[in-house]
Amino acid sequence: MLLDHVAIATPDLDAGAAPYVALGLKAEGPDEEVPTQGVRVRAYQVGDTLIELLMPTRPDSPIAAFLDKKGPGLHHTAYRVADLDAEMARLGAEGARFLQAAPVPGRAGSRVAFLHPKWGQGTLIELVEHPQGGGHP
Ligand SMILES: CC[C@@H](C(=O)O)C(=O)SCCNC(=O)CCNC(=O)[C@H](O)C(C)(C)COP(=O)(O)OP(=O)(O)OC[C@H]1O[C@@H](n2cnc3c(N)ncnc32)[C@H](O)[C@@H]1OP(=O)(O)O
Ligand SMILES: [Co+2]
Repeated sequence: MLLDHVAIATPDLDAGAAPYVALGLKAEGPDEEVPTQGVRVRAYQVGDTLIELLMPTRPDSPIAAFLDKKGPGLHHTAYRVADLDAEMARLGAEGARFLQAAPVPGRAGSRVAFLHPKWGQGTLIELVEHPQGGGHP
């Protein structure tokens, strides 16, 4: 399994990006909006993984709620799987606490599902399946 991305919540993509720009990273293409999650995303490739900056696009976005409670910072880690349906069935049978009954749309044509932070021992965990098993790099 690969670490697909590390996601950071920010109220402003340019402000959130400042440390990564200073480190010399270049954004992967244009910002992308994911309406089903109420976020706008800017991604930076670091080795085989991405840093994803998430800015809320509406007040009921999970990122807006997170920023209200905790402020800007690390929001979740995401792990790439080949077959998300199979992985959800496998983990569900072991009692894992998914936040969705079935995969939902993610960035760049991916399908994603989240595991509750209580199940993640204090960390929100996402599973990602890319189209045709592809994705970065
Ligand atoms: C860009 C698209 C896509 C991609 O392709 O990668 C994305 O990544 S979209 C990212 C945004 N979407 C989501 O996060 C969807 C899943 N999240 C949720 O359903 C909710 O955010 C949540 C995790 C259920 C939390 O919702 P909330 O209303 O805050 O619920 P609670 O108040 O009941 O929180 C429970 C408990 O969990 C703690 N918490 C909340 N968020 C996090 C977090 N990101 N990391 C760690 N812990 C978190 C929260 O503080 C509560 O703890 P206690 O107070 O101790 O109970
Ligand atoms: Co994510």
